[in-house]
Amino acid sequence: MAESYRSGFVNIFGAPNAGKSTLLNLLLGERLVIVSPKVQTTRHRILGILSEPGYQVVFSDTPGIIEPKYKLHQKMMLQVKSALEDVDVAILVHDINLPAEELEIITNSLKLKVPAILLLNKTDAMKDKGAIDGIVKQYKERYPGWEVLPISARKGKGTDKIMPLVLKALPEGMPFYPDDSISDRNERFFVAEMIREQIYALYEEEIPYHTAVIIQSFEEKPTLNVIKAEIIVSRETQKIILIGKGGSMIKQLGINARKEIEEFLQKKVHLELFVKVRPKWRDNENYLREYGYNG
Ligand SMILES: Nc1nc2c(ncn2[C@@H]2O[C@H](COP(=O)(O)OP(=O)(O)OP(=O)(O)O)[C@@H](O)[C@H]2O)c(=O)[nH]1
Repeated sequence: MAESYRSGFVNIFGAPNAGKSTLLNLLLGERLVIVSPKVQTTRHRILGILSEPGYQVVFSDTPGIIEPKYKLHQKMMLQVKSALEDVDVAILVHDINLPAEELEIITNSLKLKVPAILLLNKTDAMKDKGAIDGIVKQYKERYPGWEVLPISARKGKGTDKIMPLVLKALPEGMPFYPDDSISDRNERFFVAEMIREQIYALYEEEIPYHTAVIIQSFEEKPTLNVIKAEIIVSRETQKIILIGKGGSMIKQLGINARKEIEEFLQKKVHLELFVKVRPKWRDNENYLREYGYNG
């Protein structure tokens, strides 16, 4: 007899830098979520959908769990909370090299009521691999009823055990989305994320943190796409840094971002970047809404 179809929502939680985006990319097999060595890159609640014969899993990657300092941060926390309300399974990602107390801060604030899978990530970075089993046992005692798996999202180690656990916890049901949709966000969104990812790669800490990207126009022509994007910063000095001497930095940014976008869209791209100064955009409700940070 054929197994019944399963579908549901899975949210991935964890401290900034725990490896949530890396994991999601691995599970989806598509490079959809921004990955950066710097913290707090994932501001958006991104849905990725895994459709396989027999099941559909809708994943969301939530923003890093942090103290709300600016309005932007408050919105991120709201997204974390709302993500919990419609979830079937929670995946918690924790760096196995960090103390258990750091995970506790998160689990205390989440108050999970759904099945949880705890992934102890970055086993590849451990000095003493022999300690893994003992650590897993400790976490199992700390969180009775939870599944605990040691993994390396970066190396794809232990990760094949994740989906069977997820599926076990998913309810029976019909697919939520058509089979071919990889995400409910449109291409513009991913293009903006790719530009932002390249800003992270190219500039020092402070700059990416103060930056938002919006796509002004996205024109599809037969042989290429013409994309115009605005990079929003809060101060004139940031604009100067972004542009660089004689425009050298923004030129490099444009080249790097274009390469990524062309690979994603599988099409030639003409990319134009404009830098705009909008003082205090991070504290302004209207701007936040305009840039897609919906509370
Ligand atoms: N050594 C090692 N590094 C990893 C592993 N998984 C992720 N990383 C690295 O950890 C850093 C953070 O990874 P992300 O996937 O961006 O983490 P995140 O949890 O999504 O971070 P935020 O977006 O800030 O919430 C990146 O430099 C990754 O390459 C792993 O299994 N082993």
